Amino acid sequence: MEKKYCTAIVLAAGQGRRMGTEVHKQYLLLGGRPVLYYSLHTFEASPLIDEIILVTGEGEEQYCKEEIVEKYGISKVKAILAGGAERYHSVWNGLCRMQKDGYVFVHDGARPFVDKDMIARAYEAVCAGKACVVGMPVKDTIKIADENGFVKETPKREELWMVQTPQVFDSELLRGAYAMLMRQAHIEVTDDAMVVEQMLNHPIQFVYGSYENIKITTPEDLEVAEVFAQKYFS
Ligand SMILES: Nc1ccn([C@@H]2O[C@H](COP(=O)(O)OP(=O)(O)OP(=O)(O)O)[C@@H](O)[C@H]2O)c(=O)n1
Ligand SMILES: C[C@](O)(CO)[C@H](O)COP(=O)(O)O
Repeated sequence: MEKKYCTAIVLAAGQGRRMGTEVHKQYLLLGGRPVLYYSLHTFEASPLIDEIILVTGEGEEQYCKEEIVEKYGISKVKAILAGGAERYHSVWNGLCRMQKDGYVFVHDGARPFVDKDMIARAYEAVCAGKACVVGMPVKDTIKIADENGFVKETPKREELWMVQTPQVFDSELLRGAYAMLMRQAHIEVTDDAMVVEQMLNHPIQFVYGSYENIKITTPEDLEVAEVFAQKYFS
């Protein structure tokens, strides 16, 4: 089967409010390199990825170009552009900048430990069904709370997954779903799969990610990530 053109949209336009550092979390250093460096490096090294679009905060484009993309030789980055107020705005900006259709890997720049094997698993799944998300089965028991902070329900753990990125789609399918979303007045989505679920009801396959593919969200995540980063260079 002929290989499809693959674009990675790497998102780095967030404000990192839950991290609360002056420097946005995607630029904090891990093992001496910016958090954002790691996923860019992995997409660069993957033979499946043809092009990277980097979506940053407004005014951060030059910093990313000089201090990350050029400094570390990430040559597949073909565009660096500003994102928007919410994650879905940033994804939409990236989708509108794509040069060529094929498959699109949407990835959080705040998830440094995506690896080449999960990229390959996701590629295989998207070839088969046009839509997949990387994730892992939950390890804890998850409960649903009511509005008063009491336990309402305990869903079956075997059915629960923590959803990660990359989330990978046929690019025309994802752009179509996002175009529908952007026409709506009230939007509440936290990942790309939700857009495809809600707008198109298209089936989305789970693909195993890894328990190391964490999103750096709050300060203790950085401490854990520091340990993983040491392995990365060993
Ligand atoms: N308007 C936004 C919001 C988020 N992101 C990116 O989406 C990913 C996941 O978002 P999250 O962890 O929520 O990052 P922040 O929005 O930065 O964090 P917070 O919600 O704590 O402010 C991150 O790589 C972030 O940079 C983005 O590109 N544009
Ligand atoms: C896309 C995501 O990383 C999947 O877990 C997550 O939904 C991003 O959500 P956030 O609200 O931006 O942290």
